[in-house]
Amino acid sequence: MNVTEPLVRIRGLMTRLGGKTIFDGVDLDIPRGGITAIMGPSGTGKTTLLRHITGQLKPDAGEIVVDGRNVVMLDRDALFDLREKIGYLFQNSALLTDFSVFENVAFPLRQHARLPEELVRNIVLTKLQAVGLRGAAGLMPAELSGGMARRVALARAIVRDPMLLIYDEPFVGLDPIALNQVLKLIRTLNATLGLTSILVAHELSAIRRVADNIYLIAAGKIAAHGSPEALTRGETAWTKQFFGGEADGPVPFHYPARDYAADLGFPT
Ligand SMILES: Nc1ncnc2c1ncn2[C@@H]1O[C@H](COP(=O)(O)OP(=O)(O)OP(=O)(O)O)[C@@H](O)[C@H]1O
Repeated sequence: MNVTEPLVRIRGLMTRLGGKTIFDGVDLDIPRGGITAIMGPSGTGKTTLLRHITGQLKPDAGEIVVDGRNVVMLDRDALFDLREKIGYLFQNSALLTDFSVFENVAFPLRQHARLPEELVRNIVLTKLQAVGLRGAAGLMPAELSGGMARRVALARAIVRDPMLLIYDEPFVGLDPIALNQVLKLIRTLNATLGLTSILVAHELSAIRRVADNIYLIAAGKIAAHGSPEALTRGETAWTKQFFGGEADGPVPFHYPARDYAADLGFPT
């Protein structure tokens, strides 16, 4: 494996869903060891892109290479192998409500292998320690704050030492303290565990603090790509609207509508 190759390399991605073009020739690289943010207006295809990378959805055309494997060509077993090496963190944390914090983190370990209980315990406690919640191992999800739940979900996402960690909207609903803790953890875990991270999120200020590079996807294409600093200084209509927070731009404020006067019944 060539470690200078990006972990994920996408070329010529074309996707149509429900009669709509989602990707119209997307090229994208996720460098190894980095944190790459995927941003873009709602409905632009960020989650769809993640589904392509994990092989849950095949594109109409294009190449998706993850760790040297062309995902589009993989059979079921090979896809299963690949997914084993990917950790996920979703916005709702998705903890199992009837299981303790310990059992939630242990769940992926128990699901995939029969490991000695002492080993499970050591791995789970190490991961909980990494997110600062070893002391909360015996709590139930209902006893956790939103920020703690997100950190437990993070411990669970890394419990099987993934090569790639995918965060889908990890900042939603967090108060500023919890947000800072999660941001710090994303950075620390990425560095200490030698991970590669992909982060889909809308919170520009948070992304600026954590991402090494950003892809802005809009209208089926890569509208901009670069470091957070470069993109927030962006000069294109997309970067100005997206990073400058302007209400109108390439994404119009008004949903397409009939002529206003005609709609109100005035003679035209
Ligand atoms: N299985 C499907 N069939 C038809 N259309 C779909 C399907 N999955 C997604 N879409 C459409 O594809 C588009 C992209 O959806 P996606 O969820 O990837 O957007 P997103 O950028 O993640 O949006 P958000 O920021 O709102 O989460 C949307 O218009 C969605 O309605």
